[in-house]
Amino acid sequence: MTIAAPDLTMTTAASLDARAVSAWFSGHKVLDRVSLHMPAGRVTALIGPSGCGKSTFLRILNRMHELVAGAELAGEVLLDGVDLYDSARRITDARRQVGMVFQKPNPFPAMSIYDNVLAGLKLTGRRASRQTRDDLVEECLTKAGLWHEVAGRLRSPGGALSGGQQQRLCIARSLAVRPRVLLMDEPCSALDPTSTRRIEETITELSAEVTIVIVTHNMQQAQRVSQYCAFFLAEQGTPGVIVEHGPTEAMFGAPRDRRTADYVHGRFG
Ligand SMILES: Nc1ncnc2c1ncn2[C@@H]1O[C@H](COP(=O)(O)OP(=O)(O)OP(=O)(O)O)[C@@H](O)[C@H]1O
Repeated sequence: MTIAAPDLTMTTAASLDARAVSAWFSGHKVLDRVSLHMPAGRVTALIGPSGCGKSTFLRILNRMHELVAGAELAGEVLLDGVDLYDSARRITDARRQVGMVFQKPNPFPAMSIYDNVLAGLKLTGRRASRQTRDDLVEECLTKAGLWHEVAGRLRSPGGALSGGQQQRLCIARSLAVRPRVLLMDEPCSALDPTSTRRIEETITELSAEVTIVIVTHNMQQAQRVSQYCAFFLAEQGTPGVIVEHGPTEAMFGAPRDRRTADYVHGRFG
């Protein structure tokens, strides 16, 4: 099997900086000059009502927005100070460094658990020994909090796992390419409370080595998992902006803007 050789030197969490990011779909502006610093090795939660541009912003952070027909963007995204959109940087490199986990778990259902973890590595086409692959699979499943549940059945299909296990398998798959940032778009919205707790524990454990940016509609979850928070809002047909951002404790305990207070206390959205 030809497979990418993982670089086993540990990568370090990187900061992300969005600078005056605007976005359009078919000429319709949905984000207006959004700037946000997402510190390395921390969890930043993006909150706000439906349709205010959180997912669009997240997709801009790993260059997925540009794949949508009719989508445009302006502004800059810096990964540890280096332009993610620099023409010299390959899009696959940007995606390797900034991984993504989606709302609905999307493992390859017929592929084994083992091969699912390694699926992303095939991108670079280098070879790795069997031992290296085994070690990487164990390491990533352990970090994703799934190893003990699947160690005895690594050859079973990924689709045979429960929804929560599938989501942790997707996290393990993302980790195998050693991302420096992990983006999570409502990763628990399709999961039951117990699975949600497991994913939240995983997020907390991972955050020291990979920067995490998570979109969530669950205010308790934002408070449990994040150290920083940004509140997005698109008022009356205007494009989405960040109304307020800062340490999560302050955003929930002493918001400066009345609209933030109304939202975090469940008065709208
Ligand atoms: N592929 C697309 N084509 C056209 N418009 C889009 C597309 N994706 C998103 N939009 C529009 O962009 C705006 C922002 O959508 P986005 O999904 O980023 O918001 P969101 O805050 O993540 O919403 P939610 O919380 O419901 O997921 C919305 O008005 C949406 O209709």
